[in-house]
Amino acid sequence: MTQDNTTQAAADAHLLSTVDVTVRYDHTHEALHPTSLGFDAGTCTALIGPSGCGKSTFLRCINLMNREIPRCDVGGSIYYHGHDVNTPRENLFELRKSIGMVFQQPTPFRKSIRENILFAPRRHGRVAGRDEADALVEESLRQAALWDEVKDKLDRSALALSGGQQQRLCIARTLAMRPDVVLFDEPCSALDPISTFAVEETIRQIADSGICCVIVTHNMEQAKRVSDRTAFFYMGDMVETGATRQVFLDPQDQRLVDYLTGRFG
Ligand SMILES: Nc1ncnc2c1ncn2[C@@H]1O[C@H](COP(=O)(O)OP(=O)(O)OP(=O)(O)O)[C@@H](O)[C@H]1O
Repeated sequence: MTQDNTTQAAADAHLLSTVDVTVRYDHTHEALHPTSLGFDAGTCTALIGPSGCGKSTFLRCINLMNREIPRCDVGGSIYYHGHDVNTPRENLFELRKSIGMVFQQPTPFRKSIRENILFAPRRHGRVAGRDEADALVEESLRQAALWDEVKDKLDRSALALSGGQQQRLCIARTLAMRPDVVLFDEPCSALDPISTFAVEETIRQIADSGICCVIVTHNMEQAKRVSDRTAFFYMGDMVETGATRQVFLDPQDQRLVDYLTGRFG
């Protein structure tokens, strides 16, 4: 299978989709060639490919983060709930309430565990009183599979947690905004195998709860474990996409075959 032949009509069929999205850095270097992909609620899509192929560049299009990079141009359309958000009118503050992002390095605030969770919801006026705040803290930490480990130390510093726990706290913090899309940019690359396993389980549960997850990963086994769909990028092209099982068991494009068999990467 090659690039999705996504039209405006098909774009409307997905919670989120990109149609011919391109990215140019420094107004010249096209790091991402026209890319069309659709993403649905309750699924996890893995973006794979060798270093520098454009995975993170593509991921950052979805929540318009590339806009913050000077001299970076994003072309094409990014449909979210049926309307194109790749326009200068789009309100980034509003968009990022519902499209959350988790980064490679855990980035907890220098605050208590509780305050990490409540920071964004308070800023957006979403927590009224103490009971509501307590419920949101518990719900978010449970969703990120961290509640049992931290329930007795919610007022302690988040920085005292292990790296894996910090990453799950960052996931909980994202979930506290009740997003319908969560983007993960190599979320386990700074973690040991046990923490990686915990974060992978968490991502799978988040997708199963109905949220649309998109994950950039270098780890093929991780892509197989967490994702329903996979898209393979190579030198700025989205070369092949499909059900994860199909992509790994029956790759069509020779570049993907070479990547999966370790000929480059
Ligand atoms: N802020 C930037 N300014 C200029 N060029 C950039 C910038 N970010 C990425 N690039 C370039 O765009 C291309 C794609 O990079 P990107 O980080 O998206 O790839 P990637 O597949 O995520 O790589 P990796 O797996 O190593 O993180 C590379 O050539 C990279 O050097």
